[in-house]
Amino acid sequence: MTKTPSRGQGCPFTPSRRGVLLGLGAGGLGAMASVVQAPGAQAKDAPQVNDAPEARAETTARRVPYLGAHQAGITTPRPEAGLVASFDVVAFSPKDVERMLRTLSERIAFLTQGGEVPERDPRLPPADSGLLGPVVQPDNLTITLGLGHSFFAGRDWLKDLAPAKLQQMVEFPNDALEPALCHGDLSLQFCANLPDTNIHALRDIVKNLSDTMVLRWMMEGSVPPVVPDASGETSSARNFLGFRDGSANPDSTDDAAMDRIVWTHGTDEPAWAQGGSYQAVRMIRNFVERWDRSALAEQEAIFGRRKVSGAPLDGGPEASERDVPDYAADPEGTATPLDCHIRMANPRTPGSEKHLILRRPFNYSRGVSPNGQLDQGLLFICYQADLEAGFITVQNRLNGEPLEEYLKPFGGGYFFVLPGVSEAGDYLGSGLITAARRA
Ligand SMILES: C=CC1=C(C)c2cc3[nH]c(cc4nc(cc5[nH]c(cc1n2)c(C)c5CCC(=O)O)C(CCC(=O)O)=C4C)c(C)c3C=C
Ligand SMILES: [Fe+2]
Repeated sequence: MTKTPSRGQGCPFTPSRRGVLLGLGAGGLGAMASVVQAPGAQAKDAPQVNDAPEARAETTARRVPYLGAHQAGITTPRPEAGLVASFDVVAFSPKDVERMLRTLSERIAFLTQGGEVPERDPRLPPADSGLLGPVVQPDNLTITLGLGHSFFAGRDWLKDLAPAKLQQMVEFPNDALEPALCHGDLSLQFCANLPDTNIHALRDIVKNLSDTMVLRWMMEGSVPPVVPDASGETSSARNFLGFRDGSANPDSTDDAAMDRIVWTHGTDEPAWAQGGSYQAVRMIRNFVERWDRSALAEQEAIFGRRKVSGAPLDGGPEASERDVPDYAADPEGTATPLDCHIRMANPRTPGSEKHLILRRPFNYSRGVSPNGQLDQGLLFICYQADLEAGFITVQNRLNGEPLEEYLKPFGGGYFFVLPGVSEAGDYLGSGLITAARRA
């Protein structure tokens, strides 16, 4: 007697059962899908629920060079997925710190350039988490390494070599900093096409450096891709307040501008630090429910730009986000309010170019706050040659801006991004370690 499988026992759609249901013999199965379909059944080639979303080989193979005078991930175009992680470092001697930096550099080189995962004796844990399969694709990954004030302060042999402007982040008037989400000895910024590429890289580093680096906090974010317009021009991506973010950012392809604005230079910095950059990270919550209930005119007056086009408020109907506001022609703030975000951040007066910064933010969304509100905002990241002239001055100018009613910064820190690795075999921070050994 043939037993009919009850619900949950056996699979009711194995090929033989399907064939029987459709009244076809075993030989008729090949033609089945294209000829007859059971009600609710799908064509053989139709996408299935468990088909993986399709990746584009050309995109996952994209590689950002690891070697260079500066680390990647600063002037590099932002891909969709970002992650910043901060660590406490438990290596204290020059020898242990050098070992940590060498291992970290090796992992960063491998993860960003890609390659085959080595096979190991199956009695051992695998060499890799396997999240990306047996061949790690670069997927545009960059990993940018920075050191915090506490890293230098916690090691006597490094105290005289600390970058001149590096300091611990202090609370600004509108901040509500959560200690567990602030500061750290070492920061890693991961940026890639896919969030899984960042997670894979973070897991690799956490595993391979578990003896020296302890995770302190992390935050993930994203940038929405933008469809180019008919002429091939792309506009800036929107943040979670619905405004284009990045319109007035300095041109990151202009090397001379980047040398002035982003890369450390000058005699007040130690020689080993030339070519690095100061990184300011801020986790800033947006009160999106309140924002979504505020008038469009108020939103635009708060930022000083049009919501749809991103154009400055003093432009005509055809103005675009690339137009530059003329504050000298509007001294009373009739068109562009004196207290709007862009005018306070950059008053465009003689001398204000000394305070330019390169912004590289990601939107974040991390669920629901304890009082039932959306926990969304900006993982604000910016780079500058001088932390005081850059982020700290701009943030002090922004203190008390009307936008504060919709914002609450709650975490982050300041880090010094090490200069790049120029030749294979060298490692990130080698200049610092050599200088420390010479001193
Ligand atoms: C201290 C630096 C800054 C913080 C923190 C900051 C937070 C923040 N910004 C937006 C949205 C926008 N910012 C825009 C411009 C802009 N912002 C800063 C600095 C900080 N922003 C600068 C220097 C500028 C450029 C000013 C200029 O030169 O004109 C804009 C306008 C478009 C653009 O240029 O990007 C938007 C929109 C949010 C939502 C936010 C915190 C959550
Ligand atoms: Fe801003």
